[in-house]
Amino acid sequence: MNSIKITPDWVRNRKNTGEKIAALTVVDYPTAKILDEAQIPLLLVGDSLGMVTLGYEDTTKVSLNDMLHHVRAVARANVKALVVADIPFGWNREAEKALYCSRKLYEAGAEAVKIEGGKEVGQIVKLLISQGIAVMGHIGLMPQFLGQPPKYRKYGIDEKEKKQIIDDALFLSRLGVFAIVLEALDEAVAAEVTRLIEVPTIGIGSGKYCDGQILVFHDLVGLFPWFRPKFVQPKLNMALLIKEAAIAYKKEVQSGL
Ligand SMILES: Nc1nc(=O)c2c([nH]1)NC[C@@H]1CN(c3ccc(C(=O)N[C@@H](CCC(=O)O)C(=O)O)cc3)CN21
Ligand SMILES: CC(C)C(=O)C(=O)O
Ligand SMILES: [Mg+2]
Repeated sequence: MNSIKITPDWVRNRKNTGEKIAALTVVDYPTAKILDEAQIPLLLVGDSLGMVTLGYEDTTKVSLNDMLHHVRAVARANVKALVVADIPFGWNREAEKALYCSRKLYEAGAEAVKIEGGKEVGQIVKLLISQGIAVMGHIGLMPQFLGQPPKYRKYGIDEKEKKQIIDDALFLSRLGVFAIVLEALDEAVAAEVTRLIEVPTIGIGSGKYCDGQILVFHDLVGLFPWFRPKFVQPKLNMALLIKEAAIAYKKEVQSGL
């Protein structure tokens, strides 16, 4: 499958193939290498790194420099996967700023950017695409815009919100995004969006009917037990494995071995 470099068009062309896209977030060089060996086709340097790597309470404290630092680390791994970077808070509501930010992310090694928002980011998405930037959409729960403290909930339950989500998805896909992340959507709404739009939907906490799924890497391996959305089923308990290794090491040192 991925002996060739993955491109935004490769991702876009998964639509209606029945071949689901398994995406993960990544923040560093070794993990990028390992996930690439596992043939994960899409790696997102997500602003969730602010929480799982930098210890902020939410994603709104993440700076462009934080993002660039991690994008560079991931880029050094020279992966076959498509490397997508989140446009961080503060850079995605003015077209010129978003373009500047996207160019910086590209210089650091990103091959596409992801932006939170629907119709309200239309002009920005248009500008980015016209300038040769590949854009991934992100609707439903948008952690950058939840307010303080963030209130995490399911989206699309009431009719008005459901309609807005479907409109936003159609709107973004017509603008030319190559995929759209659906975060914390009601499963039936995510299924309907997936049926209606012409680009792949990548779900997180949005049920099984999306064209792909994305998960925060730290959640997959149980490396961030302090904040865990209900939809996460960790495959490993890395936090415990690390603790056990450290305890074993300490015992070794103390016993003079
Ligand atoms: N470690 C981590 N994993 C993530 O998936 C993640 C982050 N951090 N930080 C930023 C956002 C926030 N995310 C979230 C958080 C909660 C839900 C969610 O649906 N939570 C509940 C519903 C509300 C509740 O009852 O608490 C759920 O059903 O899981 C979804 C996405 C996804 N992102
Ligand atoms: C959860 C994914 C979609 C994300 O935006 C992130 O990790 O920042
Ligand atoms: Mg994000």
